[in-house]
Amino acid sequence: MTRSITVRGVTIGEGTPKICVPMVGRTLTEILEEANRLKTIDLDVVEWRADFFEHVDDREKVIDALYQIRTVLKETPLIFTFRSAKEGGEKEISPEYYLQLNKAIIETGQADIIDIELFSDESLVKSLVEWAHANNIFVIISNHDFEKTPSKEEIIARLKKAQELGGDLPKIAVMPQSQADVLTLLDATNIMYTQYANRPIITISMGSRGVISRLAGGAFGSALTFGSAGRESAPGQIAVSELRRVLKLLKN
Ligand SMILES: O=C1C[C@@](O)(C(=O)O)C[C@@H](O)[C@@H]1O
Repeated sequence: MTRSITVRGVTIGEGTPKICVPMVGRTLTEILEEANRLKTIDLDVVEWRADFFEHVDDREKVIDALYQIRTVLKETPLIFTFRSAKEGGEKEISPEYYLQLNKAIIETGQADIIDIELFSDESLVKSLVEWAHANNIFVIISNHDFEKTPSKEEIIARLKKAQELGGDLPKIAVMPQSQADVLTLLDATNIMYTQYANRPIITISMGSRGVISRLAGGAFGSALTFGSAGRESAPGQIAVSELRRVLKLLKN
């Protein structure tokens, strides 16, 4: 049973959790500046949050930007994410365009991983997973709740569903309303990791209450943590340099 995936030499799911930094620029100039800055930072993976891009509605402009990002980032593993407004993103697009855009991104081969939302239409998720795998691209199947933390059973059920649908990296990010909610997320992570997962998983408890999950989630089975290098893409993200220091101390 392999629990790890290797992307451009970075093995996710083995050793210390990997650090991912999102790019959230609105204009191409801002995005390329960010990409250049990220090259100087001690990170493992970059996520392009394309929903922040002002021209995300124009597929050709997105593809053009992606090629330029890849040129700057060279061999750094890159996740392409269009996060919908209903899951905490910047914009809403039609399911047709979501499918088209992700398919086109897969075909470029410039992103290593795409993030697909679990609560999209199931046939859409399946067809994107199939398409990505046919093109040797990994898939994160993600779910976000910016309001609350679902029950432990529900968190596990969503992660299992993401795994069943063929996601290489099942992921969930939820908002705690109490410290007990943070424990719920960590407990669900540990149960999923030890009992059901046959691949790396990513779990996050957001906001200031959940920061401990970004630092110590690896001890419970989360393989990747999101840090910021300037502007956050979600509440609770902390600076990469501090994140790295703590991950080294925790050795999880
Ligand atoms: O899903 C996630 C996780 C995240 O929401 C976080 O809480 O760090 C940040 C997003 O950019 C990313 O797509």
